[in-house]
Amino acid sequence: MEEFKNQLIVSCQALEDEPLHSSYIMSKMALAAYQGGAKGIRANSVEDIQAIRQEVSLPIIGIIKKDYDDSDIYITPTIQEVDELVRAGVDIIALDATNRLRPYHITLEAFFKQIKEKYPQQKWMADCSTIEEAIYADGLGFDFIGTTLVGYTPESQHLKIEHNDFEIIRSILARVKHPVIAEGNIDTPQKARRVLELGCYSVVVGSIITRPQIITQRFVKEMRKESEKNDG
Ligand SMILES: CC(=O)N[C@H](C=O)[C@@H](O)[C@H](O)[C@H](O)COP(=O)(O)O
Repeated sequence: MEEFKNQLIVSCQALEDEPLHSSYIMSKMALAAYQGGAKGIRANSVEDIQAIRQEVSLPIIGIIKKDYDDSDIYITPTIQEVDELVRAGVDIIALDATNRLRPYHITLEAFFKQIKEKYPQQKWMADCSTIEEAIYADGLGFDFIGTTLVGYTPESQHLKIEHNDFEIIRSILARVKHPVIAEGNIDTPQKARRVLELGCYSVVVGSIITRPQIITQRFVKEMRKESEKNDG
């Protein structure tokens, strides 16, 4: 996995309710990322992963987002999604590593033991939302610790990744032994560079590269401040 070190990984994802939902479009997003110099792709679903493989030969962090009735966990929640990703052949499988119960009331510890025993060669990334979760996932033996879910769980709702010069990332880096991948709201080149400087292994950037509706929204929001000023 040395290929990832200090490099940009672009997340190419569009869910069913998004305008770019299409494996073909995601494969072209991946090609664009490759042409721009990205050294890895993060992708959701077997269909997208297969389409992306046709376009680029970059390493892939694979996930399957799926909702279950009895759990708030939706990033690679059960063994079924892990089986599918292993069959699809991704370099790293990322999964929710928050302290919430998984579907069928399985704990992270039990789940991780199960998947590691079943697939001892596979590399795993922990999508965490707090420092405590990162430390826990590190102890369980995840290969990469990610900040993917910072701000997206009840425990982390108040946290912003860049707050106080990436305090949460600095705390995680000081406490874990596995490489840390900065992911989630890293939305400028300067932030991506800063987290590398702090010691992150690599950076996953998504929406600000691959979700045009979000990019548009940011322009509109900023410009609205000016029109409101003039109106006021
Ligand atoms: C919270 C969640 O479900 N995050 C997802 C995880 O795979 C993706 O929707 C994000 O785009 C990805 O993590 C990259 O983050 P950002 O788009 O902020 O650069």
